[in-house]
Amino acid sequence: MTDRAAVIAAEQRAVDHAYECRARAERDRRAQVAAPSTATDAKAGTSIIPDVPPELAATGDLGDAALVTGRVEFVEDGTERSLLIGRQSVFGPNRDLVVANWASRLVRQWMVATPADPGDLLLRRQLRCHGRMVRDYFDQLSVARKRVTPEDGAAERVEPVPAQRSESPEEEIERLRDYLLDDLGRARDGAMRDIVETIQRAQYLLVSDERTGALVVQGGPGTGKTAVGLHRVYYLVFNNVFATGDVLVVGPHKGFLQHVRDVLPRLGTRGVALAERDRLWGKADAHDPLAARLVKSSARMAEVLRGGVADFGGRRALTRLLSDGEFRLVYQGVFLAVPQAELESLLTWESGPYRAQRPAFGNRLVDLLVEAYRAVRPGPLDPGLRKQLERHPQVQKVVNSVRPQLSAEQVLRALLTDADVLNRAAEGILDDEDQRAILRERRARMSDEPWSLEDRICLDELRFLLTGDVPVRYRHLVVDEAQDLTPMQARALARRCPSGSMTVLGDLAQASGLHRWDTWDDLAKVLTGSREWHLEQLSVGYRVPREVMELVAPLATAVAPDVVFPTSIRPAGEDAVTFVETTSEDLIARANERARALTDEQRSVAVVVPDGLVDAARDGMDEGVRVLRAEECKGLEFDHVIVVEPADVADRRPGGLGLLYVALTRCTQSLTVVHARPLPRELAPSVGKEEAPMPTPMADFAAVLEKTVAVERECHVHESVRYSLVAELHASRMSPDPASSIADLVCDSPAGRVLYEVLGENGHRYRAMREAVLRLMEVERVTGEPADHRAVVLPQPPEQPWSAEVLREVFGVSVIWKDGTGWQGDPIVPSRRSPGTDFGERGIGEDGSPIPRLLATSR
Ligand SMILES: Nc1ncnc2c1ncn2[C@@H]1O[C@H](COP(=O)(O)OP(=O)(O)OP(=O)(O)O)[C@@H](O)[C@H]1O
Repeated sequence: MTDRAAVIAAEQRAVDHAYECRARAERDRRAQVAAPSTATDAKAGTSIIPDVPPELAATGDLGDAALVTGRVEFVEDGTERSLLIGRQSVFGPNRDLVVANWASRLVRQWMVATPADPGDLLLRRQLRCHGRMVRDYFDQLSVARKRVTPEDGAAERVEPVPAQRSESPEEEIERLRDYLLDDLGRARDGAMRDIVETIQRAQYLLVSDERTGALVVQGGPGTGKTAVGLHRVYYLVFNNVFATGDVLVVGPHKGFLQHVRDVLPRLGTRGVALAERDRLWGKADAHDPLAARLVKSSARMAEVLRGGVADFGGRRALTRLLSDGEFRLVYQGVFLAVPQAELESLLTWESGPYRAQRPAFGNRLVDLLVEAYRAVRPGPLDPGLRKQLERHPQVQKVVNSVRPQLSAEQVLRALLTDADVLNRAAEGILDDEDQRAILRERRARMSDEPWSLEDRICLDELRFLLTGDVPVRYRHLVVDEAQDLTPMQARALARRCPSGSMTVLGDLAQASGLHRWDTWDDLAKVLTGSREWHLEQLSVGYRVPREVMELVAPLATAVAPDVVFPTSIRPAGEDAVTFVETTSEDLIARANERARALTDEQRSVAVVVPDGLVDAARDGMDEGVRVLRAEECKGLEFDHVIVVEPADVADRRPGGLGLLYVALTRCTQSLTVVHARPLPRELAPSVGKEEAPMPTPMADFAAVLEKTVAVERECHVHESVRYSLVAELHASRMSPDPASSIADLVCDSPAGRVLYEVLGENGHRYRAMREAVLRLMEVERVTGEPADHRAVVLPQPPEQPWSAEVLREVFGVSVIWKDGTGWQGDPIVPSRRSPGTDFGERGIGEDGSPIPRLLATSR
């Protein structure tokens, strides 16, 4: 027997023992309800520390899943111990722990141990079992052990010897690759599976993160965010942090919920609510145009709604009611009056639900009336006075006028169908165009008013404003694909989870929603009400082949330049990416041909089409081929994916590029792109195509630079900064050249030739500024035209106050930006005149302006 076979045989004996114990425990449980007691017997050679009380050990059906997923060896009281790890806790006849649940806090310490910081761990071994048969094993972590004999003659002790240096994540992946690939290579049948057997340390750390507040997990496609979110639910429930009924998991669409619905029950947790994001607020019975959706889903709408509630009644109602600036009534022959200004001061509404404002106003009005009454009739107060004043018809009338009973539908209907109401509520918040975008015809009856998805979310907000009530509250919320939440949805979710305890999963580069969050900070603040939250990243991609990831990298950068692009663990297969160019008439037929060629019994195939081709694709595809709109493939995965006409997907507004990135990253085996239109420029067109050899490395590099520059010019912020600088230079009588396909801007000035590198969103951060300096050097080299000055142009003032000076001192590069008062930053001062530039007698302004300025009045 080989060494390996001997190890497997030994592991098999331990696994057999575990199954026997589980069967025995099951028989005992049926026979009687075991009384709790403390386990102390160590004879079985396993740890005696129970991870859950034996009577609570799960016995649910394992299906075809293996009970045992690994084994650890560790040191306990100086002695070596061993324990199996698995999907359920199993106890032996002496109530000693035989299999520890992977999600127990006991196991956590071993799962997060590293060679450099092993704690008491000596070995962490993954076992690959098919049911109860051990097929293979892999030592994830093996620590040297040292034997120590104490001087006092006590028994010899074993100690783990920490490694000298920590393994980098890349090294760890390299080591694990083969073992993981076996699992990753299995066919995808549409249902997500748990990852208990192969969960990685970085993932386990997030799963077992028990810090309070929200955990935000950013990770590229296929990095395991969804898997982490669902395993975290199991972990938190298993460790009694929450009960199943406390948790809500929100996913992007129905197909996604179907994809993940088995994971939690298979892990052993039933009863966790799963919900489709857009259905949380009730079913929409209308669809708004894009312009209306953008306004209604923005955070500004919350203010408008509040203004809308306040507009009912309030000061205007008071003025209508009190024609001569005073509230008056006669009570028991006494004339009582309260000036309007005093009543108005009672109308401030700073916090709390509107509903509470009504009695509050009434009470304070009665206070004023009682005071006025006692000024005329001092002496002991009639105990019924307050009550009678409260019920007085005139008091009731004013209360009803300034704080009327309102329903959410009534307020929203008034705002959306009455231009005057909207105008008053939206003053200073929505401009005329925005107001026009959401105004619509009023239906004859309230019950006929159609409510779109965005309206439903507004109604949710209004109900909360009016009553302070929320339909259901959860103690923990898991939100997947969170980058697509609109601000109004985020507010509504925050109301459903007032504790702020959440698992927020997403990828800013996969954003395709109505609203774009530049940073997780912005979204987390809304979701948690600015309470505690933590951002963590996952950077290893488990789904998408490396070749596909290389193809889509420029897309990710175009959508979210700052997020970490994942490293794919899958090697590039030879045929991982195929381009099929055809005519627009033949798109579906060619996609169908390809689907037919790829379909086999094992592997799943999906065809992803832009909205405009859905009907044609559903009609034209063979039966059984899954056709999805790009939006519907979020969060899903298939073995082979065929994306039809990517340029159409990319053209969708808003978020087309993000959506295309999603569509292209769904496959585990191969991606086919079928297109008639030219590919979007962010897709590296060289992949899969013959290309003429480039003459020199510099020419190759020039092409790379051109591509990067083209991507940057898709960014509106970048272009608005660039053109505003062009305009300013023209105003200063320069003739800047913005036409280069490599340099952002070149301008011959009296100070010499200035080369500008413009930055887009988030370009005010030091990291981006520093990269811009490198780009300037590259551009200068590639264009072969030396510059006298180099300047980095930011979209806003530098985030770190020191950064501009550092760039000037260290790299000799000026940093400039525009704020409300004009251009700021380093002045470009004269140096040597650039050759061939003749500015005659005209000099440049030395007024400290960052824009070189010609002093002559005309050129
Ligand atoms: N440690 C792991 N071992 C084995 N498979 C894994 C592991 N982590 C993730 N996977 C697999 O990788 C695939 C992608 O995981 P998941 O859907 O959770 O990623 P994601 O980050 O949510 O992707 P997306 O952003 O594209 O929705 C799944 O099939 C999952 O089972």
